[in-house]
Amino acid sequence: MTITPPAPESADIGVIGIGVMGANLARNLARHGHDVAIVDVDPAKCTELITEHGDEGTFIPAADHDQFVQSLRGPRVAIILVPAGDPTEMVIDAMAERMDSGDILVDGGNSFYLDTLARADRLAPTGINFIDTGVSGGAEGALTGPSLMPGGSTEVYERVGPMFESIAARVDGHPCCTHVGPTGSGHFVKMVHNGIEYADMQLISEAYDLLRNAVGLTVPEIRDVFDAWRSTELDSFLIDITTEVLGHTDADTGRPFVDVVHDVAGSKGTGAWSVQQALSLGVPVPAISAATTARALSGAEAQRHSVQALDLPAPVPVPMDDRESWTEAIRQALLASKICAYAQGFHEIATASHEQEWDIDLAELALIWRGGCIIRARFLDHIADALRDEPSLPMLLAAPWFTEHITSTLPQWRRVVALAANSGVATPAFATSLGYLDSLRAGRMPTALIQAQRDHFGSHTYRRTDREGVFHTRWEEDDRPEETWS
Ligand SMILES: NC(=O)C1=CN([C@@H]2O[C@H](COP(=O)(O)OP(=O)(O)OC[C@H]3O[C@@H](n4cnc5c(N)ncnc54)[C@H](OP(=O)(O)O)[C@@H]3O)[C@@H](O)[C@H]2O)C=CC1
Ligand SMILES: O=C(CO)[C@H](O)[C@H](O)COP(=O)(O)O
Repeated sequence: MTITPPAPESADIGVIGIGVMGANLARNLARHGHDVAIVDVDPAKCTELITEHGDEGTFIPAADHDQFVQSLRGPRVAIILVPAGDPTEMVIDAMAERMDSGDILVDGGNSFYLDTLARADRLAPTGINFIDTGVSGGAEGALTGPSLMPGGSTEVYERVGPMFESIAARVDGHPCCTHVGPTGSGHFVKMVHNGIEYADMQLISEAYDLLRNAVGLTVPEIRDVFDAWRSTELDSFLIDITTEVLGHTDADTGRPFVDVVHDVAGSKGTGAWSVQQALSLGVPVPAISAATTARALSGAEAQRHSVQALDLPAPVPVPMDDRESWTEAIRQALLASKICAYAQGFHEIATASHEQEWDIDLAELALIWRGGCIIRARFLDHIADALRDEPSLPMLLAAPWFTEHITSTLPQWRRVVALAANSGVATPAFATSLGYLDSLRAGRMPTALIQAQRDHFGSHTYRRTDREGVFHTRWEEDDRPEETWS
């Protein structure tokens, strides 16, 4: 099918990039009665979409960016869903040449929020409203209802919000879409959403590894364990799909599918950005960091092979006298670690919101993550409740539901981390989450010693516990006199 030039000003909204997300989001918009212009570098993707799904609504294909922009009714609204980085940059440049003042250009991809801020500045003189919108839910979410995280001015949200809310997922009648804050905040929040996603996926993978290689369950038995966990506080999309993956047998080999998948994990950047931004903000996100590092470690194949070749002492397997009790212990460790990961993500967003003056409603964020997105989970209701009760809650773990669950799971959590160490199963996210809790609860951290070391080698100074001021000890002198620097 060749694309004939579309009628001018015939579409309500346009989608640029008809790949996994763009095709499904365009269908979702069309299913909700919006006339949707579509364009892709490969026009065949547009014709294919119409051949297969043209009966779902009105699609207006364009052969190029000129036709696409002309087909949009003014003031125009277009959503970019192409890979972050250069492709997004190229599309923005192409749209900036063709759109007019007052039009709205939405970047729905996983762009880095500092790029978004720079792009908004660049477009400001044109009068084109450039806004960012985190979109989560993968292919299925984009089609049946994603979680949408738009950033931008209130005036622009008033124009696009109703359309976005019409296609978003709904939980208890609440649309999984909210105006997050000014431009940049949408992509920041989506970045941290993905950081939490990395941590949750890593924690689930560690639970699977322990069940298999420490407890000794088979893959079908582990599938049944995950299936049972769906009716506990762990109930979530990621537990659902894990159950499905573990229940899948490879057609070619008859082996569990998980055993034929190469173990180098991919990543497109959002996890690493979450960690980098958290560190820049001075926010500890050890579970997100451990998860991102685990993916990098999986890709360090030469290093992995060289260590595998060493004749290292074997771990001492722990006798598995009571598999049921260990399985329950691992469930509790997973819940506790997951709570820590979410606490870290919310801490990062709260800090950025404060520093950038974004005024993000964290409770609302928890509500819009209950449906549509990859981290949708039953326990987000508890996060929303906690943040509604106390919007400036400094630490999620201090809210009653979370304190109660951390307290009740702690003994088994410690047992599981010890099991992992003794059986040689790597559980970096479980272990670092427990370390996070123990560091937070410690009345005094060993960082006092680090301060003393810093002062010793670099005169970096220290503060004292017993009086105000900034001090330095003259370590090179025998009697170590102390100076007061301020
Ligand atoms: N996949 C997912 O689960 C999710 C992805 N995202 C984000 O959404 C964005 C899109 O992802 P996804 O749909 O998976 O990516 P895909 O690669 O599946 O789709 C991108 C599409 O955009 C096309 N494209 C590239 N450059 C242009 C251009 N200049 N003009 C028009 N079309 C262009 C690509 O064509 P070609 O292939 O020929 O280059 C491709 O068809 C990314 O930023 C991604 O990070 C967000 C949430 C979930
Ligand atoms: O945004 C998403 C889900 O929310 C995308 O699926 C994202 O691409 C996943 O990240 P990565 O490819 O780095 O695992």
